[in-house]
Amino acid sequence: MTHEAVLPGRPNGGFQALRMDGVSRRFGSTTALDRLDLTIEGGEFLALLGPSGCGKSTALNCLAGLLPLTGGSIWLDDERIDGLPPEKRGFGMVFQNYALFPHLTVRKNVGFGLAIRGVPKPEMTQRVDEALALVELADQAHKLPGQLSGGQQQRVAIARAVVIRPRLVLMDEPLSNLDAKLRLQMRTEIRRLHQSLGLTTVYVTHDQEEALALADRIVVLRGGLVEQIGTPEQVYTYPLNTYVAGFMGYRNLLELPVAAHEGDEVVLAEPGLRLTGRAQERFTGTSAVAAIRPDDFTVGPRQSNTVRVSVEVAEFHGREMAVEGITESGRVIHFRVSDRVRPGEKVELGVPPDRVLVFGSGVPDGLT
Ligand SMILES: Nc1ncnc2c1ncn2[C@@H]1O[C@H](COP(=O)(O)OP(=O)(O)OP(=O)(O)O)[C@@H](O)[C@H]1O
Repeated sequence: MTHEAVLPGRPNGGFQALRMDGVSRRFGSTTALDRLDLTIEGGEFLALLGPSGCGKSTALNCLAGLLPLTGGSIWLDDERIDGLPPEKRGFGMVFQNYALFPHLTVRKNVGFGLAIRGVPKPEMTQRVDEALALVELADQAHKLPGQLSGGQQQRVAIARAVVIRPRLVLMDEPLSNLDAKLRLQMRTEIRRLHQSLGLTTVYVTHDQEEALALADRIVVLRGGLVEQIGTPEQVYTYPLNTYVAGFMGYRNLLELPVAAHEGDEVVLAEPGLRLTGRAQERFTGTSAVAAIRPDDFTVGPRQSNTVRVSVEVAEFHGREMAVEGITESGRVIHFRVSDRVRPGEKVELGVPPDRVLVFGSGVPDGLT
């Protein structure tokens, strides 16, 4: 695709901040969003991250005007917008299933938003041409969506969203129907367009890697509530609890007996395993949860930290092996090694104490 901004756009959406103020949405007895407070700065790329059912799409649909709120308000600087219909908000939307009109050509799909806004024909032709060039689909303009590949259809959807020069672009899992290679390619294109057009983007995903790669700030949601908001570095390095840690790739969430605890230093131990880590919160219990990323383990004992495992499964991942091992007490440990290891092999692992995050609370369901 071309890398230049050919659409004039409105840098930073032309606003300072979009604010969700105590936004709630209930469906019967289900609370999908519970008094969500969130500020999106003009020009920012914000990712809403969480598992299925955490309220991400509901939040996006409330912003878009596709779902009325059951509580709270939405503000674009000083203008209250939650009463406005979707077309009056000036937002572009890109959905997971593309939502293209199957009976309209690519050109008509892209021009649709301009036509309903009454943009004169010559200007419309020019803006559609620019948008199609931006996503490198000028030569496909006469085709119907059904004659395009998944990636091409998603590019039409993106062109259709940006052609109206939106104040905000809302994207709901736009890459999940694409194969792995195309997903990476389109991910880069989405970030590039965001930067070059000076867009403000809210992006919904359940994929932590996508959120980390794309966003300026990540909002981790759970059950309609915010668990943590921060830059990718903050959320990745300092998750606030085991739920966020589990989401950020701390695949080892080990609930272990506390052997010693002084200040923020905690020693957790059981047969075959001794871990010194840093308490991330105050706690007094006799057990605690150590959160460790597979890639923070090293082969060979390290300082006071040792984990002895027997290799169960080793997957080849190019430069590294992703390994699942088991301790003598039957605990599963996920780690990565650069050398080839085989099932049944005994391996001694170490991990730096500052990469062992210790939480007092339990391991959330479904995260181990
Ligand atoms: N139209 C609806 N009617 C009833 N309940 C709904 C409706 N839409 C969403 N919900 C419920 O609200 C909660 C949040 O749903 P939402 O679609 O926002 O989650 P999500 O995080 O986007 O999940 P997914 O990734 O699966 O789309 C869920 O419990 C869901 O079952």
